[in-house]
Amino acid sequence: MFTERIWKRVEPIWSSYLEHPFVKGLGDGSLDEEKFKHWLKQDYVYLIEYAKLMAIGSSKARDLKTMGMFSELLHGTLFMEMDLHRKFALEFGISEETLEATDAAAVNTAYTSYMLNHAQRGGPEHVVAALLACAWSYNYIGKSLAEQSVEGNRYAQWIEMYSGDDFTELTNSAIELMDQLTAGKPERELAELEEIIVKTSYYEYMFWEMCETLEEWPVAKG
Ligand SMILES: Cc1ncc(C[n+]2csc(CCO)c2C)c(N)n1
Repeated sequence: MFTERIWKRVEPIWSSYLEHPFVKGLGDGSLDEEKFKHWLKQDYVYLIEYAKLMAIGSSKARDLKTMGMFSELLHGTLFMEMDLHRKFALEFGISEETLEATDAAAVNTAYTSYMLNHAQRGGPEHVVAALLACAWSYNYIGKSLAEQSVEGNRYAQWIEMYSGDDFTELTNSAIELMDQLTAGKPERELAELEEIIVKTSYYEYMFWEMCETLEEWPVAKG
């Protein structure tokens, strides 16, 4: 199956996330609050663009079942995942308006533009390829951090959310959809989809790095 081949390709990239200081800090609770707040705000506007990706997927679906799967992923993002961000924001004294008005940083803009470009140019399989690494790699990180859970970790809810059953189910439906949409496709097309999944995996690393370094744009704010 296509995703088995993908797993072999991305596993070394994703395991490097577990060594990243931001992810390690989430795992043991030592992550600096400012860095987490940077992630929270940047990720909120990332998810708004990501949700559009699934709306595009729904419009490109060739049957009702696929349309429904995109719609479930869209709903999960807007009302499950983004609820976690809204809850954390409340705890950290950030209003919903501030969250939504966040100016996307350079890496964030590059990442969402890359995904939306492939989604718009390709078919539903390109849309799933663009969103797969995001959903699957967070579930992978969540599960790994949950195994080494630390008492009193202030980011415990983060780990619970991304390792939990609801997210695991959403991730599995994205994996299943990828396999359904690639069944019988020629190697040339599979290689193209693989490239999108590898590039988005690199972008995921860059997103962690952006949060660790509090990076926005490489010029002073005017
Ligand atoms: C940069 C970045 N990458 C991945 C995710 C995780 N994620 C995005 S959508 C989705 C599934 C449906 O909500 C998951 C798990 C994130 N939050 N931010």
